[in-house]
Amino acid sequence: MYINIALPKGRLGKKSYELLKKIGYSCKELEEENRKLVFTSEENKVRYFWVKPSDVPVYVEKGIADIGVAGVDVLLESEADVYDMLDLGFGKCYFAIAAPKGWKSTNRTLKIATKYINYSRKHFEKIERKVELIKLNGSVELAPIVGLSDAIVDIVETGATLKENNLEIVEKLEDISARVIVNKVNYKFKNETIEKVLGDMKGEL
Ligand SMILES: Nc1ncnc2c1ncn2[C@@H]1O[C@H](COP(=O)(O)OP(=O)(O)OP(=O)(O)O)[C@@H](O)[C@H]1O
Ligand SMILES: O=P(O)(O)OC[C@H]1O[C@H](OP(=O)(O)OP(=O)(O)O)[C@H](O)[C@@H]1O
Repeated sequence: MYINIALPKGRLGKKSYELLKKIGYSCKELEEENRKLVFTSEENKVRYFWVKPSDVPVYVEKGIADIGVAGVDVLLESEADVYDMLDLGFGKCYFAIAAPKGWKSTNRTLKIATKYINYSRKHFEKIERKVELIKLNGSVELAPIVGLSDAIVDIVETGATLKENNLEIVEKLEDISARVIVNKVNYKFKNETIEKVLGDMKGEL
């Protein structure tokens, strides 16, 4: 029986694959530089999907992938109905509200630019703060600099991007790291195989 694994392109993909390779799920064709998106190893009974990080929860929730790797930011934003089974301990960063240095909050409706609309909406509803959310897809720090927004909700790792753009953290929010997520139905039907992968990954952390 094959195990289907959705790996995120970008920061987390390579590290995730190296871990899986260590526990016996190597896949030669995935290691070659190419534009392919599906990689199969007959020998190790594994199929990898090379996925945009924000799409990993979709492939796992719909059961196309048994297992996936996604950051907590992506899980919180996607609200995917999956099992969050293992913290991989890398990809560490955190959500924060940030604004231009010296910015002072006011009672008027704040304009908040972010990639993470669902996450941000839930946060401000929780603290009963009225905001206007502006969806961006990247380089979010630009928004308050050019007057598109008052502040942002974005990921912070080292703080370098904020610092270089004269922004500062107003409030630190959830911690983020890479997580192994599992399809709820497939977890039942492929329990032994999935549990072995999770156990072996955990053993390597
Ligand atoms: N400095 C960082 N910036 C963004 N993501 C980070 C950072 N550090 C760790 N991560 C983690 O890496 C994951 C993937 O980030 P990456 O930059 O590779 O893709 P992305 O551009 O955010 O994905 P997408 O193209 O789907 O928007 C993030 O979801 C987050 O969990
Ligand atoms: O605290 P730092 O170490 O500066 O890292 C945080 C920055 O890294 C990410 O940007 P990325 O380079 O992924 O580009 P993006 O803004 O298009 O997502 C994130 O969106 C922040 O901008």
